[in-house]
Amino acid sequence: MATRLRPSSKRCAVIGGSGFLGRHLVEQLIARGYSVSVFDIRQSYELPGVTFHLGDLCDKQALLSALQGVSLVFHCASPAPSSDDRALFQKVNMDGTCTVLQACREAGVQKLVLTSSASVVFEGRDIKDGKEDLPYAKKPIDYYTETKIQQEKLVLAACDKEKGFLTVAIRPHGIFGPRDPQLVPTLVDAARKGKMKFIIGDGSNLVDFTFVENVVHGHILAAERLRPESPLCGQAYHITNDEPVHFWDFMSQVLVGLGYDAPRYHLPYWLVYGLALLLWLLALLLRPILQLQPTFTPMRVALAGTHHYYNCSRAKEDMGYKPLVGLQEAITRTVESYPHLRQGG
Ligand SMILES: NC(=O)C1=CN([C@@H]2O[C@H](COP(=O)(O)OP(=O)(O)OC[C@H]3O[C@@H](n4cnc5c(N)ncnc54)[C@H](O)[C@@H]3O)[C@@H](O)[C@H]2O)C=CC1
Ligand SMILES: CC(C)CCC[C@@H](C)[C@H]1CC[C@H]2C3=C(CC[C@]12C)[C@@]1(C)CCC(=O)C[C@@H]1CC3
Repeated sequence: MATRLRPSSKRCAVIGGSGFLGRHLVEQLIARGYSVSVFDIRQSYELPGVTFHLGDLCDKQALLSALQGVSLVFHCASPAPSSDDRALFQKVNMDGTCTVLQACREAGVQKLVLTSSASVVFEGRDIKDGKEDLPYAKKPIDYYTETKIQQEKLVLAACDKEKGFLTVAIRPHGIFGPRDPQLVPTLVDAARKGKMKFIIGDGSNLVDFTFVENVVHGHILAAERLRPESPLCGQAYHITNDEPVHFWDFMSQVLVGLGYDAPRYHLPYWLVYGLALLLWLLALLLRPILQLQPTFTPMRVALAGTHHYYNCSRAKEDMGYKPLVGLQEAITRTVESYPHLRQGG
């Protein structure tokens, strides 16, 4: 029979630790004296104190060997939202999360912190100062959101004080910062193709963008405050910068900071949304013969043209959360971290 190592409270695993958020989380955990096992399908860096375990989170045996002696697990792996691959999202975010839960229980893990998303309540309509008690989206806009909802439900329902297995979900929104492979690169790619001349809607919509270091801070606070007697057990928490910003001001600041023109001309929201929907359908029909990846997906257009900002007072009250880096400093540091994406660079 395989022997089970005694879990140590400073030994943790980060599933998805090779990704954008995962790597920032790993770096901060190491700085705080944790020893870290990264479990991911790829290895993207090396760091003293970090052990890499390559594998798919749908494979329980592979997970079990990475979780030996681990008391705390962060689950921040997901296929990229832009992949639009329903089967993959279901396999990784839903079936894979069931496997993660099973492996955690079998390995004697005591705490699981899931990276969920504030989008689990977003249906493409305005959300202003949304609290955690908003219902899950009944008609999620994309497969990513659909499976993030199921994933969060699974993880929160697994919280079991009697069995000594505690879970909590962090719901960040619009994570950005150095090394982000999504927001800034997509924006710059669109600008280089001449697609960032237009503002979708009247430009007055307020949105949360959250600096990656604040998201990491929220995760570590949640892990450290998650105890049987704490209110965190089985709960979800919004983690934001607590400074909603006009979506198009944020985009313009990043673009101008990198030497591109800010968008200037307005287009009606419903026109662009309708076109994005048509394009998405066309891409779906042509998929067997042609791989189309439209820049303006219905989800992106909805995010760009509606209010969606969230209240994070539950995290402030229950875990003492406060953003560590303000929005302006965060934008400056992010822009400076992408010299290769500058205009002409
Ligand atoms: N980027 C954002 O704005 C937001 C992200 N989130 C959530 O944060 C988490 C991290 O996102 P990012 O760091 O932005 O994404 P990312 O794509 O940079 O990182 C995800 C990591 O998961 C790994 N992964 C994917 N499938 C896997 C599998 N089957 N087995 C093992 N590892 C696998 C990838 O290799 C990658 O390293 C995700 O759960 C995402 O849903 C939530 C809100 C906003
Ligand atoms: C082409 C432009 C209209 C938009 C370019 C920027 C976008 C790529 C990003 C703006 C808001 C971002 C966002 C996400 C991904 C990148 C953006 C669409 C998420 C969907 C990532 C995963 C989540 O859980 C929610 C995020 C909301 C904001």
